[in-house]
Amino acid sequence: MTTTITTSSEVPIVRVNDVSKRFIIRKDNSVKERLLNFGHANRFKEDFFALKHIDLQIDAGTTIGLIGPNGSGKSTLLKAIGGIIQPTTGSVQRRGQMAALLELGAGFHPDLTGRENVYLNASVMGLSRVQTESHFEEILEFSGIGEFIDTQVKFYSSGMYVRLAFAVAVHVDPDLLLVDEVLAVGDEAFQKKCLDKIRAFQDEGRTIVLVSHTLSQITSMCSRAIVLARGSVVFDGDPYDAVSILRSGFATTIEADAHKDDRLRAALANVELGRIKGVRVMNGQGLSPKSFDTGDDIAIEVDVEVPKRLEAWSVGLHINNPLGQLVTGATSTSLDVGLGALQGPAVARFLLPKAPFGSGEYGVTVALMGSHGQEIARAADAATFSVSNHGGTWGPLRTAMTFESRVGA
Ligand SMILES: Nc1ncnc2c1ncn2[C@@H]1O[C@H](COP(=O)(O)OP(=O)(O)OP(=O)(O)O)[C@@H](O)[C@H]1O
Repeated sequence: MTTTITTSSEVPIVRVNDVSKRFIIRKDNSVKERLLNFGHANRFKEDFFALKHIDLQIDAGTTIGLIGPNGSGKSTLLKAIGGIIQPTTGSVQRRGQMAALLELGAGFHPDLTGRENVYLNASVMGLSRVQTESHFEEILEFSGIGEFIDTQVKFYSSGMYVRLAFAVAVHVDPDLLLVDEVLAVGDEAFQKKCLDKIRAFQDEGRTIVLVSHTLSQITSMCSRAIVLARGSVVFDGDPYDAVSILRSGFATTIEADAHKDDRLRAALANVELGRIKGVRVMNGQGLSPKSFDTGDDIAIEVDVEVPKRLEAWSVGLHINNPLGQLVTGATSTSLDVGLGALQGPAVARFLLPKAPFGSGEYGVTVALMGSHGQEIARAADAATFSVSNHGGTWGPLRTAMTFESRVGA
Protein backbone atom coordinates (compact mmCIF):
# COMPACT_ATOMS: atom_id res chain seq x y z
CA MET A 1 0.00 0.00 0.00
CA THR A 2 3.05 2.27 -0.02
CA THR A 3 5.32 3.93 -2.54
CA THR A 4 8.83 4.12 -1.15
CA ILE A 5 11.79 5.87 -2.69
CA THR A 6 15.06 4.05 -1.99
CA THR A 7 18.55 5.00 -3.02
CA SER A 8 20.69 1.84 -3.13
CA SER A 9 22.20 1.20 -6.56
CA GLU A 10 21.93 -2.58 -6.20
CA VAL A 11 18.16 -2.88 -6.36
CA PRO A 12 16.18 -2.55 -9.62
CA ILE A 13 14.99 0.97 -10.31
CA VAL A 14 11.36 -0.16 -9.94
CA ARG A 15 9.98 -3.08 -8.01
CA VAL A 16 6.25 -3.79 -8.15
CA ASN A 17 5.30 -6.28 -5.46
CA ASP A 18 1.98 -8.11 -5.80
CA VAL A 19 0.11 -4.94 -6.71
CA SER A 20 -3.65 -4.97 -7.10
CA LYS A 21 -5.81 -1.90 -7.69
CA ARG A 22 -9.50 -1.89 -6.99
CA PHE A 23 -11.87 0.74 -8.29
CA ILE A 24 -15.43 1.07 -7.11
CA ILE A 25 -17.84 1.49 -9.95
CA ARG A 26 -21.32 2.91 -9.45
CA LYS A 27 -23.95 1.21 -11.55
CA ASP A 28 -26.62 3.92 -11.08
CA ASN A 29 -25.32 6.61 -13.28
CA SER A 30 -28.08 9.17 -13.60
CA VAL A 31 -28.88 11.67 -10.86
CA LYS A 32 -32.44 10.31 -10.75
CA GLU A 33 -31.18 6.76 -10.22
CA ARG A 34 -28.86 7.97 -7.48
CA LEU A 35 -31.69 9.77 -5.68
CA LEU A 36 -33.94 6.72 -5.92
CA ASN A 37 -31.14 4.50 -4.63
CA PHE A 38 -30.23 6.87 -1.81
CA GLY A 39 -29.55 4.88 1.36
CA HIS A 40 -28.94 1.68 -0.61
CA ALA A 41 -25.78 2.92 -2.24
CA ASN A 42 -23.74 -0.20 -1.58
CA ARG A 43 -26.13 -2.34 -3.61
CA PHE A 44 -25.36 -0.24 -6.64
CA LYS A 45 -21.61 -0.27 -6.30
CA GLU A 46 -19.35 -2.90 -7.74
CA ASP A 47 -15.72 -3.64 -7.03
CA PHE A 48 -13.57 -3.80 -10.10
CA PHE A 49 -9.94 -4.84 -10.14
CA ALA A 50 -8.02 -2.88 -12.78
CA LEU A 51 -4.76 -4.58 -11.66
CA LYS A 52 -4.49 -8.07 -10.18
CA HIS A 53 -1.39 -9.30 -8.36
CA ILE A 54 1.23 -7.65 -10.56
CA ASP A 55 4.85 -8.52 -9.81
CA LEU A 56 7.56 -6.77 -11.82
CA GLN A 57 11.13 -5.66 -11.57
CA ILE A 58 12.52 -3.05 -13.90
CA ASP A 59 16.28 -2.85 -14.19
CA ALA A 60 17.98 0.52 -14.58
CA GLY A 61 18.87 1.42 -18.15
CA THR A 62 16.14 -0.66 -19.80
CA THR A 63 13.20 0.48 -21.95
CA ILE A 64 10.01 -1.38 -21.19
CA GLY A 65 6.83 -1.30 -23.27
CA LEU A 66 3.42 -1.87 -21.70
CA ILE A 67 0.92 -3.11 -24.24
CA GLY A 68 -2.52 -4.65 -24.15
CA PRO A 69 -6.09 -4.15 -25.31
CA ASN A 70 -8.10 -1.09 -24.24
CA GLY A 71 -8.92 -1.18 -20.56
CA SER A 72 -6.36 -3.86 -19.75
CA GLY A 73 -4.73 -1.74 -17.02
CA LYS A 74 -1.69 -0.21 -18.77
CA SER A 75 -2.29 3.37 -17.61
CA THR A 76 -3.26 2.23 -14.13
CA LEU A 77 -0.01 0.25 -13.84
CA LEU A 78 2.02 3.20 -15.11
CA LYS A 79 0.33 5.48 -12.55
CA ALA A 80 1.01 2.95 -9.80
CA ILE A 81 4.69 2.82 -10.83
CA GLY A 82 4.79 6.61 -10.80
CA GLY A 83 3.15 6.80 -7.37
CA ILE A 84 0.28 8.83 -8.84
CA ILE A 85 -2.19 6.27 -7.53
CA GLN A 86 -1.75 4.05 -4.51
CA PRO A 87 -2.22 0.30 -4.96
CA THR A 88 -5.11 -1.24 -3.00
CA THR A 89 -2.79 -4.06 -1.94
CA GLY A 90 0.89 -4.66 -2.58
CA SER A 91 3.64 -2.07 -2.87
CA VAL A 92 5.81 -0.20 -5.36
CA GLN A 93 9.44 0.69 -4.67
CA ARG A 94 11.17 3.20 -6.86
CA ARG A 95 14.47 5.00 -6.75
CA GLY A 96 15.96 7.97 -8.52
CA GLN A 97 14.45 11.05 -10.09
CA MET A 98 11.25 10.34 -11.99
CA ALA A 99 9.43 12.29 -14.68
CA ALA A 100 5.99 11.21 -15.84
CA LEU A 101 4.02 12.12 -18.93
CA LEU A 102 0.65 10.65 -18.21
CA GLU A 103 -2.75 11.63 -19.50
CA LEU A 104 -3.11 14.87 -21.34
CA GLY A 105 -2.81 17.91 -19.14
CA ALA A 106 -2.10 15.93 -15.97
CA GLY A 107 0.01 18.10 -13.70
CA PHE A 108 -0.96 21.32 -15.48
CA HIS A 109 -3.21 23.91 -13.92
CA PRO A 110 -5.60 25.29 -16.58
CA ASP A 111 -5.73 28.83 -15.21
CA LEU A 112 -1.98 29.28 -15.03
CA THR A 113 0.13 30.30 -18.01
CA GLY A 114 2.51 27.92 -19.72
CA ARG A 115 5.42 29.65 -17.97
CA GLU A 116 3.81 29.30 -14.52
CA ASN A 117 3.01 25.68 -15.24
CA VAL A 118 6.62 24.96 -16.20
CA TYR A 119 7.73 26.14 -12.75
CA LEU A 120 4.88 24.30 -11.01
CA ASN A 121 5.42 21.07 -12.94
CA ALA A 122 9.19 21.15 -12.52
CA SER A 123 8.84 21.74 -8.78
CA VAL A 124 6.45 18.76 -8.50
CA MET A 125 9.18 16.74 -10.18
CA GLY A 126 11.69 17.97 -7.61
CA LEU A 127 13.45 20.90 -9.32
CA SER A 128 14.10 24.11 -7.41
CA ARG A 129 13.09 27.47 -8.86
CA VAL A 130 16.72 28.29 -9.60
CA GLN A 131 17.24 24.95 -11.38
CA THR A 132 14.08 25.49 -13.44
CA GLU A 133 15.22 29.01 -14.30
CA SER A 134 18.52 27.67 -15.61
CA HIS A 135 16.66 25.22 -17.90
CA PHE A 136 13.80 27.52 -18.84
CA GLU A 137 15.12 28.68 -22.22
CA GLU A 138 15.92 25.09 -23.26
CA ILE A 139 12.44 23.96 -22.20
CA LEU A 140 10.83 26.77 -24.15
CA GLU A 141 13.00 26.09 -27.18
CA PHE A 142 12.31 22.34 -27.10
CA SER A 143 8.55 22.88 -26.74
CA GLY A 144 8.31 25.23 -29.70
CA ILE A 145 5.46 26.99 -27.83
CA GLY A 146 6.97 30.43 -28.51
CA GLU A 147 4.97 33.42 -27.39
CA PHE A 148 2.08 31.22 -26.20
CA ILE A 149 4.19 30.48 -23.12
CA ASP A 150 2.48 33.44 -21.42
CA THR A 151 -1.04 32.27 -22.35
CA GLN A 152 -3.18 30.30 -19.87
CA VAL A 153 -2.87 26.63 -20.76
CA LYS A 154 -6.66 26.18 -20.88
CA PHE A 155 -6.40 27.85 -24.29
CA TYR A 156 -3.75 25.38 -25.52
CA SER A 157 -4.47 22.69 -28.09
CA SER A 158 -3.80 19.10 -27.04
CA GLY A 159 -0.60 19.16 -29.11
CA MET A 160 0.62 22.28 -27.30
CA TYR A 161 -0.02 20.67 -23.89
CA VAL A 162 2.02 17.63 -24.84
CA ARG A 163 4.86 19.72 -26.25
CA LEU A 164 5.23 21.68 -23.06
CA ALA A 165 4.75 18.69 -20.75
CA PHE A 166 7.32 16.63 -22.67
CA ALA A 167 9.77 19.53 -22.71
CA VAL A 168 9.55 19.85 -18.91
CA ALA A 169 9.74 16.09 -18.34
CA VAL A 170 12.93 15.64 -20.33
CA HIS A 171 14.65 18.64 -18.76
CA VAL A 172 14.26 17.55 -15.12
CA ASP A 173 17.10 15.06 -15.67
CA PRO A 174 15.03 11.98 -14.83
CA ASP A 175 16.50 8.54 -14.11
CA LEU A 176 13.07 7.09 -14.87
CA LEU A 177 10.74 8.47 -17.54
CA LEU A 178 7.14 7.22 -17.71
CA VAL A 179 5.32 7.96 -20.97
CA ASP A 180 1.66 7.15 -21.57
CA GLU A 181 0.63 7.27 -25.22
CA VAL A 182 0.84 11.07 -25.22
CA LEU A 183 3.44 10.98 -27.97
CA ALA A 184 0.68 10.07 -30.40
CA VAL A 185 -0.80 13.55 -29.92
CA GLY A 186 1.91 15.85 -31.25
CA ASP A 187 2.50 16.44 -34.94
CA GLU A 188 4.95 14.29 -36.88
CA ALA A 189 7.92 16.64 -36.48
CA PHE A 190 7.44 16.89 -32.72
CA GLN A 191 6.93 13.12 -32.39
CA LYS A 192 10.27 12.63 -34.13
CA LYS A 193 11.92 15.11 -31.77
CA CYS A 194 10.47 13.24 -28.77
CA LEU A 195 11.57 9.86 -30.11
CA ASP A 196 15.08 11.22 -30.74
CA LYS A 197 15.16 12.51 -27.17
CA ILE A 198 14.00 9.14 -25.84
CA ARG A 199 16.77 7.44 -27.87
CA ALA A 200 19.30 9.85 -26.39
CA PHE A 201 17.97 8.97 -22.93
CA GLN A 202 18.45 5.29 -23.72
CA ASP A 203 22.05 5.95 -24.74
CA GLU A 204 22.58 7.78 -21.45
CA GLY A 205 21.42 4.69 -19.55
CA ARG A 206 18.14 6.13 -18.30
CA THR A 207 15.11 3.92 -17.75
CA ILE A 208 11.92 4.40 -19.75
CA VAL A 209 8.51 2.80 -19.34
CA LEU A 210 6.29 3.42 -22.32
CA VAL A 211 2.59 2.70 -22.91
CA SER A 212 1.85 2.66 -26.61
CA HIS A 213 -0.65 1.28 -29.08
CA THR A 214 1.91 1.92 -31.83
CA LEU A 215 3.38 -1.55 -31.84
CA SER A 216 6.21 -0.63 -34.20
CA GLN A 217 7.41 1.81 -31.50
CA ILE A 218 7.46 -1.06 -29.02
CA THR A 219 9.56 -3.34 -31.20
CA SER A 220 11.90 -0.60 -32.33
CA MET A 221 12.49 1.04 -28.95
CA CYS A 222 11.93 -1.46 -26.16
CA SER A 223 14.25 -4.10 -24.81
CA ARG A 224 11.33 -5.84 -23.11
CA ALA A 225 7.56 -5.70 -23.39
CA ILE A 226 4.80 -6.63 -20.99
CA VAL A 227 1.37 -7.66 -22.28
CA LEU A 228 -1.51 -6.91 -19.93
CA ALA A 229 -4.99 -8.38 -20.23
CA ARG A 230 -7.79 -7.70 -17.77
CA GLY A 231 -5.40 -6.41 -15.17
CA SER A 232 -2.95 -9.33 -15.27
CA VAL A 233 0.44 -9.77 -16.89
CA VAL A 234 -0.04 -12.40 -19.60
CA PHE A 235 3.40 -12.10 -21.17
CA ASP A 236 6.70 -10.50 -20.17
CA GLY A 237 9.68 -10.79 -22.48
CA ASP A 238 10.88 -10.17 -26.02
CA PRO A 239 8.99 -7.22 -27.60
CA TYR A 240 8.53 -9.08 -30.91
CA ASP A 241 6.92 -12.05 -29.16
CA ALA A 242 4.78 -9.69 -27.06
CA VAL A 243 3.51 -7.95 -30.20
CA SER A 244 2.80 -11.31 -31.88
CA ILE A 245 0.80 -12.38 -28.83
CA LEU A 246 -1.20 -9.16 -28.89
CA ARG A 247 -1.81 -9.45 -32.62
CA SER A 248 -2.93 -13.06 -32.25
CA GLY A 249 -5.96 -11.76 -30.36
CA PHE A 250 -4.94 -13.92 -27.44
CA ALA A 251 -4.77 -11.04 -25.00
CA THR A 252 -8.30 -9.89 -25.82
CA THR A 253 -9.83 -13.29 -25.23
CA ILE A 254 -7.93 -14.63 -22.25
CA GLU A 255 -9.84 -15.03 -19.01
CA ALA A 256 -7.18 -14.04 -16.53
CA ASP A 257 -8.24 -16.28 -13.67
CA ALA A 258 -6.78 -18.90 -11.40
CA HIS A 259 -6.11 -21.19 -14.37
CA LYS A 260 -4.36 -18.42 -16.23
CA ASP A 261 -0.94 -20.04 -16.27
CA ASP A 262 -2.22 -23.29 -17.78
CA ARG A 263 -4.37 -21.45 -20.28
CA LEU A 264 -1.50 -19.11 -21.07
CA ARG A 265 0.85 -21.99 -21.80
CA ALA A 266 -1.77 -23.72 -23.93
CA ALA A 267 -2.64 -20.56 -25.79
CA LEU A 268 0.98 -19.52 -26.29
CA ALA A 269 1.69 -22.89 -27.85
CA ASN A 270 -0.80 -21.91 -30.55
CA VAL A 271 0.31 -18.33 -31.04
CA GLU A 272 2.22 -17.96 -34.25
CA LEU A 273 5.34 -15.92 -33.77
CA GLY A 274 7.47 -14.19 -36.31
CA ARG A 275 9.42 -11.05 -36.80
CA ILE A 276 10.63 -8.78 -39.56
CA LYS A 277 14.35 -8.33 -39.15
CA GLY A 278 15.18 -6.05 -42.04
CA VAL A 279 13.85 -4.28 -45.12
CA ARG A 280 16.03 -3.11 -48.03
CA VAL A 281 15.18 -1.14 -51.14
CA MET A 282 17.59 -2.08 -53.95
CA ASN A 283 18.19 -1.39 -57.62
CA GLY A 284 18.74 -3.94 -60.42
CA GLN A 285 22.40 -4.29 -59.39
CA GLY A 286 21.55 -5.25 -55.83
CA LEU A 287 22.72 -1.89 -54.48
CA SER A 288 20.75 0.50 -52.27
CA PRO A 289 21.27 3.97 -53.76
CA LYS A 290 20.08 7.10 -51.97
CA SER A 291 17.84 7.98 -54.88
CA PHE A 292 16.31 6.15 -57.86
CA ASP A 293 15.33 7.46 -61.27
CA THR A 294 11.85 6.93 -62.66
CA GLY A 295 11.86 3.67 -64.61
CA ASP A 296 14.63 2.00 -62.57
CA ASP A 297 14.16 -1.61 -61.55
CA ILE A 298 13.40 -1.67 -57.82
CA ALA A 299 13.55 -4.71 -55.54
CA ILE A 300 12.30 -4.68 -51.96
CA GLU A 301 13.82 -7.39 -49.80
CA VAL A 302 12.36 -8.40 -46.48
CA ASP A 303 14.24 -10.54 -43.93
CA VAL A 304 11.91 -12.54 -41.72
CA GLU A 305 12.55 -14.95 -38.89
CA VAL A 306 10.05 -17.51 -37.64
CA PRO A 307 11.02 -19.32 -34.42
CA LYS A 308 8.20 -21.88 -34.44
CA ARG A 309 7.16 -23.76 -37.58
CA LEU A 310 4.44 -22.09 -39.66
CA GLU A 311 2.48 -24.34 -42.01
CA ALA A 312 2.17 -21.47 -44.47
CA TRP A 313 3.20 -17.82 -44.56
CA SER A 314 2.84 -14.75 -46.73
CA VAL A 315 4.31 -11.27 -46.90
CA GLY A 316 2.61 -7.96 -47.64
CA LEU A 317 4.04 -4.70 -48.97
CA HIS A 318 2.67 -1.16 -48.96
CA ILE A 319 4.50 1.71 -50.61
CA ASN A 320 3.11 4.99 -49.28
CA ASN A 321 3.64 8.65 -50.02
CA PRO A 322 4.78 10.93 -47.16
CA LEU A 323 1.13 11.54 -46.20
CA GLY A 324 0.75 7.79 -45.60
CA GLN A 325 -1.47 7.32 -48.65
CA LEU A 326 -1.03 4.03 -50.46
CA VAL A 327 0.70 4.34 -53.83
CA THR A 328 0.93 0.62 -54.56
CA GLY A 329 0.66 -2.55 -52.53
CA ALA A 330 0.49 -6.32 -52.81
CA THR A 331 0.93 -9.53 -50.87
CA SER A 332 2.72 -12.67 -52.00
CA THR A 333 -0.76 -14.29 -52.13
CA SER A 334 -2.27 -11.51 -54.27
CA LEU A 335 0.67 -12.03 -56.63
CA ASP A 336 -0.33 -15.72 -56.86
CA VAL A 337 2.62 -17.06 -54.92
CA GLY A 338 1.74 -19.59 -52.21
CA LEU A 339 4.48 -20.08 -49.62
CA GLY A 340 4.69 -23.41 -47.78
CA ALA A 341 5.99 -24.28 -44.35
CA LEU A 342 8.68 -22.15 -42.71
CA GLN A 343 10.83 -22.31 -39.62
CA GLY A 344 13.88 -20.10 -39.18
CA PRO A 345 15.02 -17.22 -41.38
CA ALA A 346 13.81 -16.39 -44.89
CA VAL A 347 14.18 -13.58 -47.40
CA ALA A 348 11.14 -12.38 -49.36
CA ARG A 349 11.59 -10.20 -52.43
CA PHE A 350 9.10 -7.96 -54.25
CA LEU A 351 10.29 -6.93 -57.71
CA LEU A 352 9.08 -3.77 -59.42
CA PRO A 353 10.63 -3.77 -62.91
CA LYS A 354 10.84 -0.34 -64.58
CA ALA A 355 9.03 1.16 -61.59
CA PRO A 356 6.94 4.10 -62.82
CA PHE A 357 7.16 6.22 -59.66
CA GLY A 358 7.06 9.97 -60.03
CA SER A 359 9.55 12.10 -58.16
CA GLY A 360 9.17 12.23 -54.40
CA GLU A 361 9.73 10.36 -51.17
CA TYR A 362 8.22 6.94 -50.51
CA GLY A 363 7.86 4.86 -47.35
CA VAL A 364 7.84 1.06 -47.28
CA THR A 365 5.67 -0.85 -44.81
CA VAL A 366 5.81 -4.64 -44.73
CA ALA A 367 3.86 -7.29 -42.86
CA LEU A 368 4.35 -10.99 -42.20
CA MET A 369 1.27 -13.18 -42.14
CA GLY A 370 0.83 -16.63 -40.58
CA SER A 371 -0.86 -19.86 -41.68
CA HIS A 372 -4.36 -18.39 -41.76
CA GLY A 373 -3.41 -15.10 -43.34
CA GLN A 374 -3.44 -13.33 -39.96
CA GLU A 375 -0.83 -10.62 -39.47
CA ILE A 376 1.89 -11.66 -37.01
CA ALA A 377 4.42 -8.89 -37.53
CA ARG A 378 4.45 -5.47 -39.15
CA ALA A 379 7.24 -3.00 -39.79
CA ALA A 380 5.70 0.39 -40.54
CA ASP A 381 7.83 2.75 -42.63
CA ALA A 382 10.70 0.31 -42.24
CA ALA A 383 12.53 1.80 -45.22
CA THR A 384 12.23 4.90 -47.36
CA PHE A 385 13.48 5.79 -50.81
CA SER A 386 13.31 8.78 -53.08
CA VAL A 387 12.79 8.99 -56.82
CA SER A 388 13.86 11.73 -59.21
CA ASN A 389 11.84 12.11 -62.32
CA HIS A 390 13.51 13.91 -65.17
CA GLY A 391 10.34 13.91 -67.25
CA GLY A 392 7.83 16.74 -67.32
CA THR A 393 5.18 15.29 -65.00
CA TRP A 394 4.78 15.12 -61.29
CA GLY A 395 2.77 13.12 -58.77
CA PRO A 396 3.37 9.56 -57.54
CA LEU A 397 2.94 8.09 -61.03
CA ARG A 398 5.20 8.80 -63.97
CA THR A 399 3.00 8.85 -67.06
CA ALA A 400 4.12 9.20 -70.66
CA MET A 401 2.09 12.37 -70.88
CA THR A 402 2.50 14.58 -73.93
CA PHE A 403 0.95 17.89 -74.80
CA GLU A 404 -0.49 19.44 -77.91
CA SER A 405 -2.63 22.46 -78.66
CA ARG A 406 -4.72 23.74 -81.43
CA VAL A 407 -5.25 27.41 -81.86
CA GLY A 408 -8.33 28.69 -83.58
CA ALA A 409 -11.46 26.83 -84.68
N1 LIG B 1 -10.50 6.14 -11.59
C1 LIG B 1 -11.11 5.04 -12.07
N2 LIG B 1 -12.30 4.64 -11.57
C2 LIG B 1 -12.92 3.52 -12.03
N3 LIG B 1 -12.42 2.73 -13.00
C3 LIG B 1 -11.23 3.08 -13.53
C4 LIG B 1 -10.51 4.25 -13.10
N4 LIG B 1 -9.36 4.33 -13.81
C5 LIG B 1 -9.36 3.28 -14.66
N5 LIG B 1 -10.48 2.52 -14.48
C6 LIG B 1 -10.83 1.29 -15.18
O1 LIG B 1 -9.74 0.40 -15.06
C7 LIG B 1 -9.56 -0.33 -16.28
C8 LIG B 1 -8.15 -0.16 -16.75
O2 LIG B 1 -7.98 1.18 -17.18
P1 LIG B 1 -6.63 1.70 -17.83
O3 LIG B 1 -6.85 3.14 -18.18
O4 LIG B 1 -5.51 1.36 -16.94
O5 LIG B 1 -6.55 0.81 -19.14
P2 LIG B 1 -5.58 0.93 -20.40
O6 LIG B 1 -5.05 -0.43 -20.64
O7 LIG B 1 -4.61 2.03 -20.18
O8 LIG B 1 -6.61 1.30 -21.53
P3 LIG B 1 -6.47 2.18 -22.90
O9 LIG B 1 -5.67 1.38 -23.87
O10 LIG B 1 -7.90 2.30 -23.34
O11 LIG B 1 -5.85 3.49 -22.51
C9 LIG B 1 -10.61 0.17 -17.24
O12 LIG B 1 -11.70 -0.71 -17.24
C10 LIG B 1 -11.00 1.52 -16.68
O13 LIG B 1 -12.34 1.82 -16.98
